[in-house]
Amino acid sequence: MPETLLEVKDLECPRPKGDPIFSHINFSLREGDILIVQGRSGSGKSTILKCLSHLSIYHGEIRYRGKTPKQYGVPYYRTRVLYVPQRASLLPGTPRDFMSAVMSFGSYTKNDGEKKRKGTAPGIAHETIELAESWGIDEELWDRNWSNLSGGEMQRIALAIAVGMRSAEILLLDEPTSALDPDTASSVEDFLRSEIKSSDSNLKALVWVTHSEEQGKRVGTRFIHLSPEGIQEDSESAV
Ligand SMILES: Nc1ncnc2c1ncn2[C@@H]1O[C@H](COP(=O)(O)OP(=O)(O)OP(=O)(O)O)[C@@H](O)[C@H]1O
Repeated sequence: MPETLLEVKDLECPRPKGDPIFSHINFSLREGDILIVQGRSGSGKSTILKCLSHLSIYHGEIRYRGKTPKQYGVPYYRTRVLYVPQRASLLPGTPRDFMSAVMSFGSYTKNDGEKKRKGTAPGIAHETIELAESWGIDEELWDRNWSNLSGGEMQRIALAIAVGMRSAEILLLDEPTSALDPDTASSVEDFLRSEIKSSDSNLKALVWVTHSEEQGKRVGTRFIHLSPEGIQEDSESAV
């Protein structure tokens, strides 16, 4: 039986005024799961990822390997259950600055992943640059400001950083290929699926928001449909 990584009990995300965005969310995430999150625009798909990474206020309980984010310490928890936003355009500086800053944080360096790597430049591993290159990202883009990158370049670099940190067991992916051409999207999908299956990888499960029914069917192992009343788990993709 695959190990349970994340347990979510009675999760509710309040709005400042009015009804909650969603409530009564219960599910477990196990090793090997690629959980596809579907739902109408505005149903709260991005918000649920932010709750799972402890970035949005929520009621209810989230446990990762039996402990709450606060028991781990939220910064450390976020390196293990890592949110990859749809857009990184609001970040200051360059991707290289960002990666160097992240890797200098105590919450990151206490992960084992850091000890295994060899950097080619301060705070950035060659394998991370190579991974991005395999998705068509020239190394010079790591030194360009985030605000001057295209949506697709941002997505690939943000994903390469998330994977390259090698700290996360769970990635929370918010439409990670929405700005990519079909060939590059397929290459990203193949890579992530093989990482989940590989015993050498730290990565054990994905929560993946997508509007694409085809993509959901290609990559998903489980499917949930989100609405204000809660979630419904389906046996297959049903956008
Ligand atoms: N900080 C906030 N304060 C108040 N309401 C918010 C906030 N962030 C999001 N919302 C609202 O919560 C709802 C869910 O937003 P969310 O971005 O999670 O939806 P989504 O399902 O990801 O949408 P889409 O498919 O369009 O990306 C929306 O009605 C949105 O306007």
